Amino acid sequence: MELFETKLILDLPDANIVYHPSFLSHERANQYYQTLGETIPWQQDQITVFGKTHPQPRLTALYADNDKTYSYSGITMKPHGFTPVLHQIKKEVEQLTQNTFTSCLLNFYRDGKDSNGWHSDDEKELGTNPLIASVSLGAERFFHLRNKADKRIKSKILLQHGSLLIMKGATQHYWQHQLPKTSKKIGGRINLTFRVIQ
Ligand SMILES: O=C(O)CCC(=O)C(=O)O
Ligand SMILES: [Fe+2]
Repeated sequence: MELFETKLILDLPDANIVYHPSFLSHERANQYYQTLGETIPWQQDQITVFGKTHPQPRLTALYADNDKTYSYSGITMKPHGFTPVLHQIKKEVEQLTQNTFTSCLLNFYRDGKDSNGWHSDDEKELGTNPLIASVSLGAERFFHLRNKADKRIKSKILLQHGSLLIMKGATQHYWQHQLPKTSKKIGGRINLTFRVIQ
C-alpha cells in the first residue's frame, strides 16, 4: 500500500511514466527483499544479442497465473505459479495501478557489475501499449531512458528501495530503457516487473 501520495510524473515527450518513491515501507521492502532473495529459483540464462551468445548479466525468474512462455533475446522462459508473497505484491500493485497482470518477470542484480542493456518492452506477447509496473527492492540503481528517434534525448531516475515505476501508453514505442553497471560498491537489487503476457 502506498504510504504517501507522493508521485513523480516524468516530463518526457511521447512517454507516460510515473514514479512512486514510497510504494512500500522500508520495513516491508526489507522483508520482501530477503524472502524473494532466498526463495526464488533464480536462473542465469545464455542470451544471444547481435549473433553472440553469453551469460545474461543478472539472474531472472518468471511467474504467471497462466503457462504462456515469454521470449526475448533468444531466451524462452517458462513461468512458475505465483507464490503467496508474489501474489500479495501483485495485489498491491494492481490496487495502485487499477490494472490486472498475468505475469511477473523478476531480475536479481547481484552487485554493480550486473546490468540490463538498452531495450524496449515491446515483445508482441505484451500487446500494443503495455502497462509495465516495476517494483524495486534493495540497492538503489539508476534507470536510464533514451528516445528511439533521437538517442541524444535522455533522462535518468534513481529507483529507490520500495519504489514503483509505471510505464504505460506509447512509452515503449518511443523510448528505450537500461539499467547500467556501476563501479560503486553496492549490494544486490531485486526488480519485479508486472506485465500482461498474452
Ligand atoms: O531492473 C529494472 O529496473 C529494469 C528491468 C527491465 O527493464 C526489464 O526487465 O524489462
Ligand atoms: Fe524493460
